[in-house]
Amino acid sequence: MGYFSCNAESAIATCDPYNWDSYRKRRKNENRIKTKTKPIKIREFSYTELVKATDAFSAETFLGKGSHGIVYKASLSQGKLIAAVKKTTHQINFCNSYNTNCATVPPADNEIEILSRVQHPRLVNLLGFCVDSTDSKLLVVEYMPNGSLYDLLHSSSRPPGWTRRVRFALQTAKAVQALHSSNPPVIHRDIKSSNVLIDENWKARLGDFGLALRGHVEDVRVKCTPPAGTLGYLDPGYLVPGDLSAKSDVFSFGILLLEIISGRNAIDVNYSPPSIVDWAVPLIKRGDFGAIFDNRVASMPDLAVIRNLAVLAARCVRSTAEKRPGMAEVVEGLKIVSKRIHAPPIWNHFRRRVWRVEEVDLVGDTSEEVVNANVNKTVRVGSRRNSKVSSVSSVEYGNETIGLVGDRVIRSKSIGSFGEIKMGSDYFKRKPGWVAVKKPAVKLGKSRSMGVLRSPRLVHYNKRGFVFEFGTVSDQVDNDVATMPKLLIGLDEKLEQKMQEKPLVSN
Ligand SMILES: Nc1ncnc2c1ncn2[C@@H]1O[C@H](COP(=O)(O)OP(=O)(O)OP(=O)(O)O)[C@@H](O)[C@H]1O
Repeated sequence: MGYFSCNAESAIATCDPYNWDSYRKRRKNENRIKTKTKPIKIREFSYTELVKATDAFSAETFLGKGSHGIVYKASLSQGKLIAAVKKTTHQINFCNSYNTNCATVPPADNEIEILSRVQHPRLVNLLGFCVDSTDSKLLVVEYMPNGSLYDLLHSSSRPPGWTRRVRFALQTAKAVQALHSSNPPVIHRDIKSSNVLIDENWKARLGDFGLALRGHVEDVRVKCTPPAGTLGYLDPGYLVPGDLSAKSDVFSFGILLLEIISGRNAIDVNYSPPSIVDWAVPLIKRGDFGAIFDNRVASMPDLAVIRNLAVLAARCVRSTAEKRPGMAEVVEGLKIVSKRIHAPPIWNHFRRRVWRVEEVDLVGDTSEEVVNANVNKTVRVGSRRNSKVSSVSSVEYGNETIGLVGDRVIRSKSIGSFGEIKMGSDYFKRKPGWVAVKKPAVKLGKSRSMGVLRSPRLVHYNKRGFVFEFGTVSDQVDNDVATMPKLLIGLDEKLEQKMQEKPLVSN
């Protein structure tokens, strides 16, 4: 990045967050226009074409088996089109639109009916279908070469990092939102990690519409189709057909989000309790977010990311459907998290103030006091250009001034070891249990304003012995920036206290 190799002043100019944002948005829009595909024309394939394309449904082309059928890889149009062919083996009960008697409809017919009307870049779209000699239909859908999210989370030797996980969650949420906002709406009814497939660009796509229902909740078809879904993801309030609403998908999405966060299965007997909701929600209510985060990923995201993801997931799995957020709100919440996780490191801390205010909406249940604390907080720091680290002596938190800047904060000039940063002892007196721990050097860059710094990480051991990292001074070195983590840690400490006083999630 430009700012690593230039001096601090010019670094500010190049990395202006607003320009950075608009630049990114412009690039994104340009790419979107470039990659915007025409609507897919659904084709009817002949059975012989599919037999040839799948080597007569050979073991070599076998992709996987689900509860309703088998999936094969097909090479069509002289190898120009790689697709997945789904052969269904089971029937599903659906209600007929014209009378209230339930009829068995093959999931393929249901998928064709829905996917021929709904197309979206975040869905595994329908390319065509085929009717075999027994009059059953085979589905031809977009091929997803990178497996399923389930495989990535549970069977991969290198589970995805937080940036990728948040991206997958947001992409899936957008897919569900697109379904819910189509007219008439589509309720997927089977959102789960094995139905989230990863495309060639490593983007998540929602697939498997075998159980999906298209129609308004008052429509006969929706109202009388028996409940269905996958155990562990199924909304506990969806017991009779009339209970179905888009909020049932929100529940399943919440389970998926907990699975993404924790890396554990929706139902797992190795945990107590085995249900992911019963296990995670009490921990989230206690503010023990770290206990549910997948510890196979080496570095933890920052506290706000952890908290927002966990609270959002907990809100989605509330037992009362009306209290769950809509998918549009979930998408917005994940966008905030995604922005934060994607921002260039230096801006994470500048943007934090803005985001904190945005987060309030996301958290929803946060008490008014915490909201005020967020809004009222002010930072008094010298200008980046003029002030030296040592000249910044205090920061304000509401009416209160907290934490003196460390006795010695070292500004790096070149690669090397700078010993340890000592934080003002006053600060540490504020809460017993806070300790400074030496961590290995963190390499930031070679420029004047960045460098290699050996710093203490600030960690907090909670009652269960979990080490929660609240910030690291080594994230930034320059004058005013170096004071920020301390301020933020102070805020997080206060927020954590507040959250423990008043649980964020209540059913
Ligand atoms: N479009 C696709 N591209 C590549 N692989 C696919 C595609 N669709 C499905 N698969 C693979 O085939 C397997 C079976 O998929 P399918 O959707 O039939 O079942 P499932 O989602 O695993 O389980 P269930 O039927 O219980 O929902 C999946 O595990 C997936 O890896």
